[in-house]
Amino acid sequence: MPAGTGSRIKAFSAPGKVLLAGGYLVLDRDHNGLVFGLNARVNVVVQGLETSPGVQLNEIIVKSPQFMEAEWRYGYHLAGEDGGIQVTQLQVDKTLAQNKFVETTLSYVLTYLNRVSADTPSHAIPSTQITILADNDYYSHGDGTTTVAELNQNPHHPHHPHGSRLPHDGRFKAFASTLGGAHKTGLGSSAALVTSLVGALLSFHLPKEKFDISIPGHRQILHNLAQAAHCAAQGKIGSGFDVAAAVYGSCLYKRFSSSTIAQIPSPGNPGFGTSVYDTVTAGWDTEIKKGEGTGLRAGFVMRMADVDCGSSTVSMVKNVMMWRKEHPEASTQLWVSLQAANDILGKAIESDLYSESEVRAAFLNTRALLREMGDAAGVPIEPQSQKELLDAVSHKDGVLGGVVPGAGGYDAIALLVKDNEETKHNLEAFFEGWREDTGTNVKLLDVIGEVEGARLEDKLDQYRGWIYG
Ligand SMILES: Nc1ncnc2c1ncn2[C@@H]1O[C@H](COP(=O)(O)OP(=O)(O)OP(=O)(O)O)[C@@H](O)[C@H]1O
Ligand SMILES: C[C@@](O)(CCOP(=O)(O)O)CC(=O)O
Repeated sequence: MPAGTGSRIKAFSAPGKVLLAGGYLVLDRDHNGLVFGLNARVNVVVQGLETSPGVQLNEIIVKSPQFMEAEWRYGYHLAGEDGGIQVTQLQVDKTLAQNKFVETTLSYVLTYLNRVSADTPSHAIPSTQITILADNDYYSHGDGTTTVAELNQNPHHPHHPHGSRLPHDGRFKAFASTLGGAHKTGLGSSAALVTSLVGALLSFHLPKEKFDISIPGHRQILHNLAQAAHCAAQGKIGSGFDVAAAVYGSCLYKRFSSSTIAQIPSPGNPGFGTSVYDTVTAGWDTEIKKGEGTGLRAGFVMRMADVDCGSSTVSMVKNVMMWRKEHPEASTQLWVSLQAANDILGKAIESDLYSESEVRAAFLNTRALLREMGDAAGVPIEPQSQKELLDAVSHKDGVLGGVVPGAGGYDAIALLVKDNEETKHNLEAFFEGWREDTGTNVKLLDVIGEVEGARLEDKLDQYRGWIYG
């Protein structure tokens, strides 16, 4: 592992997700999910942390400068009994918020790095400073958005990173709230963050022979590490479609068996070191299909509208799964029908061989079966208000149809629309009218579907003003 110097820098990014078809079904390996990556990315920039000569400092400083009070400091050391690299937050203040996703990911990645360079003692993993920058659509922008111009007028603003001037291009917005207080839009910020943090750290600490994202086997390591760390931070094993989208971009996803990662001890506990390394380097039964069957017909784009309301995915999943267990025959029949409808929808939105009216019919078919599942399980998967919104917007010029993606509920909707400014303006006007008529706070997001997954970023200029000087 090369010694760290303050001048080294690596940046990595990973996209958000929208599960267009396969919500709930994708939890089961007999089915799959059609997930699209989004052009909203979480970027992570890792820089060397210069230490005075002779000072043995194991420290990682992480900041998320778009939010208030979002800086976390960690120490790390090699734990006994093969416990891997244990990461501990350096408490400067008892009220300091934790960031479970960052902390857990650091333990997993440093433990993996320590194994990859087995002959290097732990203190040789050099200290780093890390900046997280998320594209704006991950969070709803209410009155809480501070403009860059306001920040530049007031370099002493609590929010202003280092009192330096911020770039004016508006790529990244600053929020006048803490991360916990920000309202998420449900685009998978934690999966994109974990994936991008893993990728940035591997790129920073390993030579290209050992980690190169253009090599499929190395992308698989990124996937496995990110899935394992994300599940550990979440405290549960979901289907992992969000991490798959962050790593691979748009794909047809069949999940890994839960047993793949179920036995990993907690960071620092005996056996964690070997378990992480063996699990991450093993062959997983995840199936990722990219290319044909995961694209969009020419001239169309996936758009999202945020409904700024929110649903509890956890309790919705719990109730659907309970119903599935209690009604195995009826639910299996419905899941098989829904999978068939989703397969047709995937083909119809991609191929010109399907007419526009066939695409509309495919959307309606998937939606009807989703409602049937919701009614049977007593879960508002496509609630009445979302049904009315989807029905109305689907009749607008340039719109071929839409769904409640993922778990559904009162979150965002996803739409297949013509890729032109006129359609975008018409949609904005339609949602404005809908807000006035119904009081629903629905808003078109800027984000669109994007095929590409995680990538190394070489244009460091895009982070100017935000990263450590
Ligand atoms: N910009 C950021 N900077 C630092 N940490 C972040 C950032 N965005 C997200 N996180 C981490 O991810 C957590 C949010 O994860 P959570 O799974 O609740 O949301 P999500 O992944 O956006 O949800 P969904 O799957 O519904 O889209 C935060 O509490 C924080 O730990
Ligand atoms: C219901 C489920 O299949 C999808 C949840 O998707 P979302 O968080 O609503 O985007 C759960 C999962 O796959 O982990």
